[in-house]
Amino acid sequence: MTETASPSSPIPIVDFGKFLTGTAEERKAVASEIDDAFRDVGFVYLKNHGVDKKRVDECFEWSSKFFALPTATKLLAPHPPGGSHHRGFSGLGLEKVSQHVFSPAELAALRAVPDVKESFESGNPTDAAQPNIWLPEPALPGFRAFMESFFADCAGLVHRVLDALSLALAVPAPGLSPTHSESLFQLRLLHYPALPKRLLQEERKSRIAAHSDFGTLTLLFQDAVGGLEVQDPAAPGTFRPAPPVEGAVLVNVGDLMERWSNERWRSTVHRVGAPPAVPGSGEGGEEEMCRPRYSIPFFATADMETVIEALPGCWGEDRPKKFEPVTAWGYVQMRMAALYS
Ligand SMILES: O=C(O)CCC(=O)C(=O)O
Ligand SMILES: [Fe+2]
Repeated sequence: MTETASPSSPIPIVDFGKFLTGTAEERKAVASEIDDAFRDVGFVYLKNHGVDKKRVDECFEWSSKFFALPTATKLLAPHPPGGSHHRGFSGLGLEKVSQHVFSPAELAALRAVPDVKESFESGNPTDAAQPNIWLPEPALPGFRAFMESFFADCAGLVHRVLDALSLALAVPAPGLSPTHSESLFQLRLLHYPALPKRLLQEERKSRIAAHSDFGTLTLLFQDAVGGLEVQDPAAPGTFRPAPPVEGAVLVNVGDLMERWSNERWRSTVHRVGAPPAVPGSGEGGEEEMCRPRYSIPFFATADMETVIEALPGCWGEDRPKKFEPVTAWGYVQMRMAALYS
């Protein structure tokens, strides 16, 4: 039987170690488990994924050090206005993710329920289109060097997951990895501060509103707090918990990959709401607070010029191509423009 994170979670847990170091047969089996998970829910937990636990823990430590800095210091690395240069620090309530909503009136209405989060984004140091925006080194010595090296760890994992997907679809060698050769990825540190649970439950505030990711794949490391929920593909509008699984990374399909796979794989809507109750809290008449939450998503997308057109194994006589070809960059730009308005 497939292992899942909890009885109410449909997301399988897969041992990626068997892909990284296993026999040809084991590699094939893992690839097919990921393929199944992406077809069913668009999410999979990978354990033994090869990114050292110590490095992940260290990234969370840097994240909490960064967000603990005074706002004025964090603003020394400000996210530029607009959605085309996605780097640096965004303060509370600045970004509001949207689910295919583009008109200014619709975006304004969405902002009425603010996301209570702050973020710091960095990308590939070699990405000239979106240069990184760092704090001056003395403000947090070592932060930049660590983030640059952790970026490389995560990028490596993305390429191995692409290898597994290539095997699942029988994409001829060298597979999908070269379509992401520039690693135009985005490492995001997220901090959701403590807030009264009531505000989340009454939907006057959100942590991150329901959305799908834009790119090809997302890796997500989360702390022990919980609150992430994934829409049940069999019951739209119903969200199921995607709790943290010790040592595992959550991997999900983004919109671009859904399109590329001719909808074989799902880009599933997810959100972050109130974490599950901690026994013993919220008693004695005091306002129940949600604990602060930290998470580290890593967003992958294909090289700008990669043409996104139904992948091998995803179309045929009984499954016609559903979408026009589009370049990866053209598609992502369109989606990013709706983020900051
Ligand atoms: O914080 C989380 O767990 C989810 C973050 C997320 O979905 C995103 O940043 O796209
Ligand atoms: Fe997301």
